[in-house]
Amino acid sequence: MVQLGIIGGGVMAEAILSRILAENIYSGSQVRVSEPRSERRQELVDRYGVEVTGNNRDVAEATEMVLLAIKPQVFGKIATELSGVRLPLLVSILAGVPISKLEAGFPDRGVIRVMPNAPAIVGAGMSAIASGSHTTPAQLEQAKTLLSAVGEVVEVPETLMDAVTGVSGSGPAFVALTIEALSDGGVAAGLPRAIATQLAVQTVLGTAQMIQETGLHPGELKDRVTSPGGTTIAGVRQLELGGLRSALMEAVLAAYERSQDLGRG
Ligand SMILES: NC(=O)C1=CN([C@@H]2O[C@H](COP(=O)(O)OP(=O)(O)OC[C@H]3O[C@@H](n4cnc5c(N)ncnc54)[C@H](OP(=O)(O)O)[C@@H]3O)[C@@H](O)[C@H]2O)C=CC1
Ligand SMILES: O=C(O)[C@@H]1CCC=N1
Repeated sequence: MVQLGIIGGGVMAEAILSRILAENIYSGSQVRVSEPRSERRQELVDRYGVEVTGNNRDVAEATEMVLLAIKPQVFGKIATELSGVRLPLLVSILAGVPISKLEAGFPDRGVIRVMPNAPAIVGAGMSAIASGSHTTPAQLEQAKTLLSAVGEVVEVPETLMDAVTGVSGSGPAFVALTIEALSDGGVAAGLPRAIATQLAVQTVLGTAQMIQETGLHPGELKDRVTSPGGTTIAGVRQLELGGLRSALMEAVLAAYERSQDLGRG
């Protein structure tokens, strides 16, 4: 019997799907994915043994939950296509689209808005979750269990969801650019690319782990690394000249504002 339905078999749907199967939250035969492209449907069958369909209404037969993983821009089309369908529980990962719009599309249904992120694919994701007005505590727990399979989960008021999108939703791209730039710097200084990337990746991973495990303030960690008159403070000076911190803050704010725009669209 199909328990989980997924509408849209793209990048983020696959990230979540791969983990929930790996964690045995559902088996392939309990999941049905709707996806317009037949080659993509076949890929999902070959990789995960899930059921697939080209008809979004087939997914509504799922008994526990339907995960909405299409682009925010096609939400209106999907809501029209599914009008009158009684979904068990709608969990939306759409950037920007507010609960009010989801509930208008699926009246009287349990609705949960989530902002996951790309590292979900390796079980190191960060998801923020907000409940709709008809969601039961059991449905919220059900969604949290699913998302716990892909990483950490935090519950936030819906008003903070666009800000969450700016930090953790879009953040993996900002961090990936940072890693690429660190590696480029290493190559500029004479390192082979593979070694430069290995150093950059492990440095970002180790620094994040250190802050997470020790609870150290990031500024305090920076102070510990900067020896007086040493190498690090010379680099920090360049970062301040280049406006790194301001650039990152503006990137988060731009993503936050874009998320707000998508919700209005
Ligand atoms: N990527 C990320 O890191 C994150 C994404 N999100 C959110 O996840 C959602 C999906 O993003 P992402 O996975 O990146 O995008 P993708 O484009 O990879 O996935 C969207 C999928 O929806 C399919 N699709 C298009 N039209 C329809 C339709 N009418 N019915 C059913 N399926 C359809 C697309 O099919 P086709 O094969 O034709 O393109 C595609 O497979 C977005 O709303 C985004 O805001 C949230 C957090 C992080
Ligand atoms: O770029 C986007 O719109 C989506 C939402 C968060 C990450 N990717």
